Amino acid sequence: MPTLYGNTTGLSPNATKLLERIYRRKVPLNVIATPELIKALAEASHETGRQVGALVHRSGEIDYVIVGDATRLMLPDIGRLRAAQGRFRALRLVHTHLWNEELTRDDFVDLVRLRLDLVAAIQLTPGGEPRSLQYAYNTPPHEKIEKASDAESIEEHLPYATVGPLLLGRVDVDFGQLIQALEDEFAKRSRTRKVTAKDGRALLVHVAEKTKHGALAHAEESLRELSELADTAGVEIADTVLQLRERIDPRHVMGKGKLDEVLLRAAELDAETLVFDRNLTPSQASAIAKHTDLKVIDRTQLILDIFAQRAESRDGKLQVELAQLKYALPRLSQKDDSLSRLTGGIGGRGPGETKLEIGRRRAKERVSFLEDQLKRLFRQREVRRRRRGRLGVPVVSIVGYTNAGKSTLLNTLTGADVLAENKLFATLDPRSRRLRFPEEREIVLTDTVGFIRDLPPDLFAAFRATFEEAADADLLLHVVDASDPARDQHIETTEALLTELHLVEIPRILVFNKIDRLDADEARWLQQGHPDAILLSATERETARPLLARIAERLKSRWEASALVPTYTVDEGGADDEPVDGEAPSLHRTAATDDGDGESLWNEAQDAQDAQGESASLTTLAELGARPRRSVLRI
Ligand SMILES: Nc1nc2c(ncn2[C@@H]2O[C@H](COP(=O)(O)OP(=O)(O)OP(=O)(O)O)[C@@H](O)[C@H]2O)c(=O)[nH]1
Ligand SMILES: [Mg+2]
Repeated sequence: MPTLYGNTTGLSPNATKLLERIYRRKVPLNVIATPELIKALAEASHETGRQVGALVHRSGEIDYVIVGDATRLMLPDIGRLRAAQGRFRALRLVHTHLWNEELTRDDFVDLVRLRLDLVAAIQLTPGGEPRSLQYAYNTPPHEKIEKASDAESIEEHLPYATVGPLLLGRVDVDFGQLIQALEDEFAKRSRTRKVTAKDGRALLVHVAEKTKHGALAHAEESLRELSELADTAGVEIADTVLQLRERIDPRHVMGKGKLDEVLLRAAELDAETLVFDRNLTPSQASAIAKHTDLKVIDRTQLILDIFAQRAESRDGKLQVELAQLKYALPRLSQKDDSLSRLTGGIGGRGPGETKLEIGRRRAKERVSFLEDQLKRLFRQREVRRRRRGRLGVPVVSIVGYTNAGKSTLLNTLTGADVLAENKLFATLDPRSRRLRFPEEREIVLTDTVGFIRDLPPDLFAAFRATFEEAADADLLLHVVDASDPARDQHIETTEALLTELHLVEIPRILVFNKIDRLDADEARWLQQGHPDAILLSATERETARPLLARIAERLKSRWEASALVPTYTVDEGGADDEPVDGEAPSLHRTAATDDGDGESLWNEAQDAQDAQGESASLTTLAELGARPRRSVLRI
């Protein structure tokens, strides 16, 4: 018995017989459909009052006969394996339209999503006779990609071409030749296409509720940040899509209709990935992947991916793997072949890559192993910090939103060459440098990981660890990119995270950076609004003088307190995860006398720095504690 697919309930025996007989038809490659097949589909449609379709294989066989309702046909799951690059599915859909309708959007979506060879609709007369035929086929993506942020542009270029409706006697296309020419064209395009990202291009999607005040401005700002994140992760951005709707759809986030548009747009631009500017539940991600046959990534995954690419220290790598596993675990339980599309991040990079495929039980074991390891490392660091004592060299930590210019400031102040670049999360394994002030006073200046809004909770745990050092800081420099339109939100986010990290109690100086990008009036306004803040340009050394003076002022009593301890020795045991240069280091310190002179501060600080010579090599804060010092102050 041949199987009938779709809406087969309540079919009369006669209808069933007519439908089953359709399987007997054979269709040669040079036509879309034979008159016999068209007639058989029309008869069955008339008998059932439903749309009837056949998926015809290029071999000539009918692979599936499908029954719909009066207005649409739901195709069976014909296997979601993507056709090979540049090739179609080798199946064409020929189906009836009862009321003379032309091809619908559902038809186009099926064509594109399933990469069918072609979709044809047969318009029937009221008496059930076949009258005309209209068909559509996939066309290769446009070469030129234009960036459009408004959703309106979506329908400008369609990823398919439509012919007809033509009266039945007038259809004279050679199907075999048409499909051959199209496949050649697709193959040619994919060969010449520049391959940049492993996952090809991505569409960035932002969906938000209309009702929220300022939703549009927020959406645009958020998409801008997402584009920067995507860029940092090495994702090639094909386009951005923004939709404001009454309510977030619990299943697909956006409406099905909009999702269909997005899928057509993705086909048009040859994008294979959707990056959502929000965090998706495992079932949302899986429903969207299933509906679109595209790889689906959310904001968390994007950030995780960046972290996976950038973490260098052992601790950092363990943290990222843990966060990746915790993210993947609830998704591993989804019994769905779209799973591979949901885990593994961009191209499945990162330390967790192979481990993400190991299944739930192993993943859980790995999570507890990683947690143990991290706890051990944490205890080691804690011991080390305690040994270092409260009265060592004062520590000043630079904190702030990602890309604010923290590393640039560290470099400028200390002459270090920490990587600073126009990418989010350029710094993941923060570095520390010593900075000398007049009167043999000095500080340890530490860089930190940048903050970002809506940090995924599991990543926050990873973050927390990188801020353990900052927890011991005597002073925080909160660096803000003054030229960023979202500057106020960045300050807010940073302050909220400082609270969560229990760092708000530490005295801090607000530093507005990149003032070279502001005009004089803007700078004056900014200073008026924040009288205690320091405005500077981390790229211009001279502008940092007032900051140095302020640091010296704030640390004065702290230096004096440590100076009361005439000789202070740090004795560090070697930790197994850090290099130890043999002997235990000791740190001598001496009582200082009078106060510094603000004006000469900068030059003296620089001279002292230059005189240190060898200490110019980069060291992490942990290493500073564990290595013999060459920049030791002696009497
Ligand atoms: N115009 C201008 N650009 C700056 C200034 N300071 C930093 N930048 C640029 O801002 C970008 C980010 O600087 P980074 O120092 O990497 O920023 P960060 O805060 O360390 O960033 P993450 O480590 O990613 O959190 C780089 O392209 C810098 O060159 C400045 O004063 N003026
Ligand atoms: Mg940095």
